[in-house]
Amino acid sequence: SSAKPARRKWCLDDFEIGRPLGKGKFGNVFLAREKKSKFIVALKVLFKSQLQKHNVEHQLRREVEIQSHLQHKNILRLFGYFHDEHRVYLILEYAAKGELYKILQERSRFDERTSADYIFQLTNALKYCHRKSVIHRDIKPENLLLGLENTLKIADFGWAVHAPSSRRKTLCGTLDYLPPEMIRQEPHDATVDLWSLGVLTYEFLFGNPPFEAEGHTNTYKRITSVDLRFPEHIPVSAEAKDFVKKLLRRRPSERMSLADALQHPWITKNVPHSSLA
Ligand SMILES: CC(=O)NC[C@@H]1CCN(c2c(Cl)cnc3[nH]c(-c4cn(C)nc4C)nc23)C1
Repeated sequence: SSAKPARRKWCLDDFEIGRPLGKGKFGNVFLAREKKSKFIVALKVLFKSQLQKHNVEHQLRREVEIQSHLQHKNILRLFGYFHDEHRVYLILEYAAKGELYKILQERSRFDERTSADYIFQLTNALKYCHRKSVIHRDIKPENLLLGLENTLKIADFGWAVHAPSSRRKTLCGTLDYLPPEMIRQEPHDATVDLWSLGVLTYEFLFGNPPFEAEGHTNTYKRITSVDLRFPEHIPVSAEAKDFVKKLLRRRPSERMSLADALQHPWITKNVPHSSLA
């Protein structure tokens, strides 16, 4: 029949477990191989006790629901999931070149062509998400992985929702990537991802996020006043600065759209055949 193959029931015994790849928030991620097909995956193991303790079961259900329906080369695939008495297992695409934030740390910053190539790929992924009214809301280097041929993969849809939305969960971790409207807990829409795209572009080019400051209060003040400065000592083109300035606008409606970002000179000049996409 033409119906989609029924999602098969997976269990731990279907996989050979390999080395640990790293730590997610509520559990560890292991290299794994499905025994019959020999297909390599990343198996994310989450402890039910941890999920209950932090009351994030609903967030995980939403993450699985959203990520399993998104199919795009720049979005890490979620192939399926299963659970046993104590753990939940997510069967994820394996990104062969690992975590982008570690590469950024090692190299302290990326050159303009590399930055533009990653931002071009990310823009395409966000365009795909927004077309399906999914907003990611947590775009930052820690949530980006690299596949073969420097293919960028957005991972961790733990904060993704269907737009528009008003956040209820308390924010934890860095404020650096959040737009003013989310910090102020105001209703927000897909334009929050445009702001984060601007923050990420700045961090790729300069090596740290634009509104970094000591402590939440100072970061908060710099974000809400859009206190954007470009270090003189790092040679960055006028087009790159223009690209960032057009995304880091306090008023969401004034932020450059993803379609305009793809046509921006900084992208078309630095990403070969980007205009063919
Ligand atoms: C967004 C997120 O969940 N990040 C934390 C998890 C750590 C490993 N996770 C991986 C996930 Cl979820 C998928 N693929 C990966 N590939 C690697 C990796 C590859 N190399 C050479 N080194 C590493 C490390 N890691 C992963 C993600």
